[in-house]
Amino acid sequence: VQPGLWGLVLAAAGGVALAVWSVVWRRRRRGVEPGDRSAASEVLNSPFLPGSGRARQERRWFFLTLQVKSSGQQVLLLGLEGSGKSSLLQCFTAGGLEYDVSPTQGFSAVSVHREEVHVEFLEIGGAEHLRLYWDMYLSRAAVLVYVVDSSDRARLPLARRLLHRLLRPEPRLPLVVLANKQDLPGACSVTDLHEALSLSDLGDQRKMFLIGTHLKKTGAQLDAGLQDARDLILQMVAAVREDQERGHETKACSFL
Ligand SMILES: Nc1nc2c(ncn2[C@@H]2O[C@H](COP(=O)(O)OP(=O)(O)OP(=O)(O)O)[C@@H](O)[C@H]2O)c(=O)[nH]1
Ligand SMILES: [Mg+2]
Repeated sequence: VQPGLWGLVLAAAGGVALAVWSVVWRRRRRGVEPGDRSAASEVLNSPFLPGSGRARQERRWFFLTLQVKSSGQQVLLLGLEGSGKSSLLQCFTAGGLEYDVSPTQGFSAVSVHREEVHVEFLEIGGAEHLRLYWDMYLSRAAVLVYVVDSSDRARLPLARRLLHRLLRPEPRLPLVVLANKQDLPGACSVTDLHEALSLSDLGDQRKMFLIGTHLKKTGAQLDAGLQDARDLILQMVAAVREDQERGHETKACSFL
């Protein structure tokens, strides 16, 4: 796939604290419209997010505004911090790792247009204080991409627990598990990771794929494994969309 076929909008990255803070206060004074994604982005990337009381409520509300007006099909990227979500997003959209990523402080969103499909990749940071927001986006997601650092064996049980808890209320949500960092010494093989994450216990109604990936800093060309992963995700999104359209048609027919 030529990178030229991809349109992308990088909608969130970092944020200069003081500037963001002043924007937050300006918006607080004038009020923020539901669905104002730029506001949510600015706030969530602010390192000034306090963790309790009213401020926490407001933070939750800002997260919620993100849900209201998002268009296209959403692919949710989750996984523990440092597993490689932002790096993968960069590779999927820019075709390679062109710049260093820093830990995601809130969320980061990238829109991809390909042929008729408009897909929005949404990563929520994996740090502990951000994990409580993960499930807020599940019902909106067409596909969940769960990224695991295969070399971080000590935290595989935690990655498994979080994944299982997350998917309990979503028995049909399609899942792609990316066993990332396969290049690192001591990385868990894809087969062992299947076992360690108890993927066979995640329900037989679910479309599920497990793919080994590793990211290289060199070259603008997307690695074949990553290309396969990206194409698979887009195909799954297209399939979900077709199902939804068929569902709408069936509903429309039943009214006739
Ligand atoms: N060796 C190796 N390093 C990787 C790979 N993928 C990502 N990394 C590195 O892992 C580190 C963390 O990557 P991120 O993409 O920031 O991880 P993240 O999941 O987005 O982390 P949070 O935003 O904190 O949730 C970075 O230094 C990446 O360069 C990989 O396949 N192999
Ligand atoms: Mg990140």
